[in-house]
Formats: sequence, C-alpha cells, structure tokens
Amino acid sequence: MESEPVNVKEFQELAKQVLPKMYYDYYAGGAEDQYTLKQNVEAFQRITIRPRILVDVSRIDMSTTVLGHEISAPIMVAPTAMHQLAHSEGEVATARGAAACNTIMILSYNSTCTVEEVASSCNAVRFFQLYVFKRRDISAQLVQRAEKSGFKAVVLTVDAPRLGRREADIKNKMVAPQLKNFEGLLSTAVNSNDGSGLEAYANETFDSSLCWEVIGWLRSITSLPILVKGVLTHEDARMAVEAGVDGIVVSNHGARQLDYSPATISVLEEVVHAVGGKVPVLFDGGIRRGTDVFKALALGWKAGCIWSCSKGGIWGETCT
Ligand SMILES: Cc1cc2nc3c(=O)[nH]c(=O)nc-3n(C[C@H](O)[C@H](O)[C@H](O)COP(=O)(O)O)c2cc1C
Ligand SMILES: CCCCCCC(=O)C(=O)O
Repeated sequence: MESEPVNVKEFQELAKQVLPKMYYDYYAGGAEDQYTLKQNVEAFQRITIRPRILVDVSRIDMSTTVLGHEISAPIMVAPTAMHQLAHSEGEVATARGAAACNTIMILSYNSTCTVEEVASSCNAVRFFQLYVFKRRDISAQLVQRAEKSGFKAVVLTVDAPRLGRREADIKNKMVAPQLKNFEGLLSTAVNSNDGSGLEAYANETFDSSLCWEVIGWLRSITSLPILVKGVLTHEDARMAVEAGVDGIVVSNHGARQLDYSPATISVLEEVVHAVGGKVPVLFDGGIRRGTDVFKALALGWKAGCIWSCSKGGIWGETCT
C-alpha cells in the first residue's frame, strides 16, 4: 500500500501482508461457510441513511455512560483473544489505546498478557470477559483476580459451548501459546494432529453443559455486575433479564461460532424491544465504520446501546 491506511479494511490488507498466515486466518476467519461473517457486514451495507439538512452540528458531544462509567463515545473494545500473536505488547498496548480514547476495554479470558499486567499498565476502565471452564475453580480464580485488579464488570460469553468449526484453523493446525493467566493451572498449548489445537483446547476445557444456573453461581463468587454476551433472540433476552443480569451483549461472536446465525444488526431491534430498557444492551458484529455505529445507534437508541469493535483494534495493533 503506497499511502497510510485510512480505514479498517486497509489496515486488514496490511495485516495480511505482515502476519503469519496461521494467525491472520485465525483473526480474520469465521465458522464453516463463513456465511454469517459476510452477512454481518453486508446487513449494515443494506441500511441506508436518510439525511436531514440545516441542523446545527458544530458542537457534538458523543459521550455516554456504561454501567455508570463515562466514555467519550458509544464505542468500546470488544474482547478478543491472544493479542501478542499480532504484537509483542499485546493487550497491554490495546488497553493503553482504550485509555487514550477514554473508552472501556473488555479483556478476553484468553488474553496473552495477564489480568494483572493489563491492570497495572493503564487506567482504562476494564471489564473482564469470562468463559466458564469444566473446572469452575479456575474460572472463579480468574474472576477474583480480575475483581482484585480493579476490573469493573464480568462479561460472560454464552455462545461457545464448543468452539465453532473454523476450517482455516483446522487446515493450519492452529495452536495457542501457553497463556500466562493459566500458568500452573492447565495447558493451553494443545497440539492436535488432525486439526485445530484451539478447538481441542476449548473442547477439553469449556463447560458445554452450561445453563442459566451459571448466573447464580457467578453472583456467589463476585460482586461485580454481570453481562451476558451472545444473545440473538427476544426469548433469551427476556430470560437473561429474569435471571437478573446487569446487561446484555447482542453478538454472534463475529460469526466465529454458529454459521447461519443471523447478522447481529438484523436482530438488534428484537432484543432491544424485549429488554424494554430494563438493562443496558451492548452490540457487536460487522462494525467497520463510524456510519455502522450510527446505524446501530439509530436502530437501538431506546436501550442506550453501546457498540464494540474488534477488527479495528486487531488490525491496527498488527500494523504498529
Ligand atoms: C480474533 C478474535 C478473537 C476473539 N476472541 C474472543 C474471546 O476471547 N472472547 C469472546 O467473548 N469473544 C471473542 N471474539 C468475538 C468478539 O468479542 C466480538 O463478538 C466479535 O469479534 C464482533 O464481531 P466483529 O469481529 O465483526 O467486530 C473474538 C473475535 C475475534 C475476531
Ligand atoms: C486460546 C484459545 C482461544 C479460544 C477462543 C477465543 C475466542 O473466543 C475466539 O477465537 O473467538
């Protein structure tokens, strides 16, 4: 590329040139036919904007609050695993970026930097994303470490009873490094001779029997607010509110889990309506531009939605 990249797509092209194929494919790919991956973006493209004229926009305040924390704009950093595959400073650098933008970073449970390293590196408001392992003692330890390190909420991901079938990872025999958070607790660098080491690791560790009881368990081990990430239907949105969660994230995991699940923007209104303003609704999937944030804001405004972007962060980090 001759000039500086000016959008997420161009950062992605640069990242493709510099990253090892195995890591680029892991970051960029979706599950199976990658139908939903395409739809997440195209569904936004099908929405057009009806502009009004002669409105004074010389002073704009985009700031908002999430669970009482003020941020500069309704954009947060979504949780994504293993940033050190893209850059040696990993999640510590991402957290610094979030702090510089005065927004919230959600740290992945599968981060390459530890909870404590990220906490001590900057003063961004941080939430902690959680997978619940079959060994709940390990998940509980991680939540308690995050709480002790000043994280302000737990974001429980509920759309991964098993890891999605990501065919590029299978072909590349993708393997995770040993993640420092789990040092001495379990091995994350699982090699699989006939496929994805990530899938083998996740299937060994993630609790696929998870059901609504987990919210009560989580309440019993932490006093942090709890959000559930991975809601796509009005039925589940209502059940989550009844279970007493403090927030909902409309997400299909960036199309990395169940292929042929709907584009997230196509279900936002349904979920927002079901929640009826009782708890905040956050949203992710397919956001690549400011206009996507605007469109989601226009469709979900009644619940005060917040949008999180994963791809901007990853591609940007790779290219620095
Ligand atoms: C490389 C990568 C890793 C991810 N890792 C996690 C994770 O560890 N935990 C999680 O809840 N979601 C994870 N996600 C899903 C994101 O949090 C988010 O839901 C999704 O990426 C949003 O869609 P988008 O990629 O179109 O922005 C990951 C996504 C990507 C692309
Ligand atoms: C180190 C294992 C990563 C597990 C899955 C992380 C994730 O949610 C994703 O890749 O998507």
